Order: sequence, then C-alpha cells, then structure tokens
Amino acid sequence: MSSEPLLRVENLKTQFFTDAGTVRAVDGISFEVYEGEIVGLVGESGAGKSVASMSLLRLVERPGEIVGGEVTYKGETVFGLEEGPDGELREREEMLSNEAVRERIRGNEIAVIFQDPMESLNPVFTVGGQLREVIELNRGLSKEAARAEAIEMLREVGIPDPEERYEEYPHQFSGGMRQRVLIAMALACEPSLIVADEPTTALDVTVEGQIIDLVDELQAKYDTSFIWVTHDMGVVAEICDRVNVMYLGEIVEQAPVDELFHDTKHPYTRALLNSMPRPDRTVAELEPIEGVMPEAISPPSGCRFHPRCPDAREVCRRVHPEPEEVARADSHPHNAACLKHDAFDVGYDGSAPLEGDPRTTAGGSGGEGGE
Ligand SMILES: Nc1ncnc2c1ncn2[C@@H]1O[C@H](COP(=O)(O)OP(=O)(O)OP(=O)(O)O)[C@@H](O)[C@H]1O
Ligand code: NI
Repeated sequence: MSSEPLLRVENLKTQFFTDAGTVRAVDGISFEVYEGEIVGLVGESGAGKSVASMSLLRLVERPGEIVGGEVTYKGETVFGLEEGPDGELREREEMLSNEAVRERIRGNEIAVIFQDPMESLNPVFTVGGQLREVIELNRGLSKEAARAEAIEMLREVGIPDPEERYEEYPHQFSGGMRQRVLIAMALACEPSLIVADEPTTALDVTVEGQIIDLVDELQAKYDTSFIWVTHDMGVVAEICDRVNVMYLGEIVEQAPVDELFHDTKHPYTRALLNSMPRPDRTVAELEPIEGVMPEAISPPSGCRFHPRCPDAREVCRRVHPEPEEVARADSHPHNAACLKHDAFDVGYDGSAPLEGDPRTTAGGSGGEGGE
C-alpha cells in the first residue's frame, strides 16, 4: 500500500441552514482512501453518509454548505478553507475552481453511482446510446469505436446479448440490470475512485450479491478505489477493506474490516453488528439498537451515542470524544471515539454508570474486565 492516499478528508464539516436550525449533517470527519481499496461508510439512516459523499465532490446544494475542513485528491485541493488576515474563513487560493471540479474531477477522476439508477439514466434515450456518449466524451473515441466499447462494457458487467440490449431503453431493464449499466458508465471513464451510495439497497438479496461479486471482480481488474456507502454490515463484510462507522455526523470507529468485526472498539459498532441478521442466528435473537438516533440539529452533549449506549457513564455525558488510536491492525490505525478506552484518560473507570441502563444498574457482577 503506497504511503500517499488517493483521497484525504480532514475535519470535513457540512451543514444545512434550515428554518428549524442548523443541521450538523457532517461534523468534522477525517478519513483516507488509498489506491485500490474499498472503503466503507456505514451507519443508520441520517448518520450523514450521503451528505459526506456529496461533499467530496462539492455537490452539496442550498441550504447546505461545506463550512470547514479539507478534501485533497491526488495532492490537489478539491476543498479547503484557511483563516484570512481578519480571522475570517476563506477558500484557499489553491482550491480547484467549480469548473475544474466539474470538468476534470467528476466523472473522469471520481465517478458516482447512486441508489436509484432511474435518476441517473435518461428515459428517452437508449441505454447503449447513453453509455456510448459517456465513452465518446471522456475518451475521445470516434462514434463507431465508442459504440464497440460500449457493447464490450455491457458484456463485461454481465448484460446478456449486449448487441440487442444496446438498443433498448432504461425501462426495459430490470433494477439489477440498470445498476449494472451504471457501473459500466462509472467504469467507462476509467476513474481512479468511484463513490457508490447504497447502490444495491433497492435490489433483492440475490441480485445484490451478484452486483457485489461483479464490483469485487472489476475492482481487482481495474484497481479502482471505492467509497461504499451502506447501512448494512453484511455488505460491509462482503466488500470493504477498511470501514468508517458514522453516527450523527461523526466517525466513531475506523478500522480494517476484519479488525472491526473481531475486535470491535465502539459500542455503536457493536450494536450495529448485533442488529445484523446472520445465518447462525434466528430473527428472534437479533437485538435492535436501543432508542432512535437523535436529531442532527441538537445532538446530545458529550458523546453523542451516550443516551443509547450500554457502557455509558457519567463522564460520557460531559466529555466529547474525538477518534483516537486504540489499536493497530495491518499497519493501519484502529481508531475509536469512546471514552472507555485507556487512550482517553478522562476518568471513565471511576465514573458512575448512567442510570436506567439494565446492564450497569441491575446485578452487575463487577467482573467484566478490560474494555
Ligand atoms: N437538503 C437538506 N436539508 C436539510 N437537512 C438535510 C438535507 N439533506 C440532508 N439533511 C440532513 O443531514 C443529515 C444527514 O443526512 P444523510 O442523507 O447524509 O444521511 P444518510 O446517512 O445518508 O442516511 P440514509 O441511510 O437515510 O441515506 C440528516 O439529519 C438529514 O436530515
Ligand atoms: Ni444516504
């Protein structure tokens, strides 16, 4: 793994200024994507996964705005603020212009795949024609060469009879087939990074599995990096190399995928894993996560997860944890934002358990040991 990441996100903040107040949708997240990796962004609905992915390409629209942080792609500043002479925040001089982001970055360098292919495909043009146009524009091929390439791409993503299907319209394709077409379109420009926002969520489980296998195969062949947005830990296990777990606009845990599953460091990640269906567990054994995620307009004090956390203590209500390195795995840090770890040293062990939690108030054995 090379030392310089392809994409570096530092302390990114995106807010929506609404009548009801300021929604802190993305509230200071940092992560990296290295060449050839599939990096997961996982969390419940409303965690800020989509807003985070849109922010990377500066696609956030009013009333939303990126209000802080830095996004660097191949060493270029996609977004960056600095303090001006009077202490006001202003865009860095070296920040790419809107045109540069639109022309050079989106599509060519970083492609996006969304959940609903119908939104990205034009219903009045043939599937093949749309794919051909993307190839023509981005690769400077003649119409004929681009057509041949489009048919080849359709074949590659598993569309049967690609010559015939080339002439068909989006509504003649099934959901899974349309998603394959979008993958073909994303790959057609040979981008270094593909941002995929829940691309398999609307599909049934079998088709989802096929698409994930396809992406795995193509990723290995083209060495494309992915940011894979999902709420599904099962999908994360299947496809991701490293994972960022988001809760209420923040990243609460960050680790290589095996490490995240086998040495979980954040109670929210543990809760997500416990709520995940597994072949060795009946539905009755699933543990839904306690409570609902609070509003991003007025997040809880201290650790934002504390009202739902089985390990919460009094200190968690007061101290807000930023992710800290609590372990290392495969030369990557394993970061967690949970005060129970020694790295925080804020008196968690001596702090009183928060009341109302069955595990800490009733019949605690006191011998739980370690974390
Ligand atoms: N246009 C908008 N105006 C106001 N608030 C918004 C807007 N778009 C998103 N938000 C808020 O930003 C927060 C993060 O939303 P986001 O869509 O990123 O969540 P998500 O993790 O992608 O969830 P899901 O799994 O449902 O897609 C939420 O509180 C949401 O209500
Ligand atoms: Ni989303």
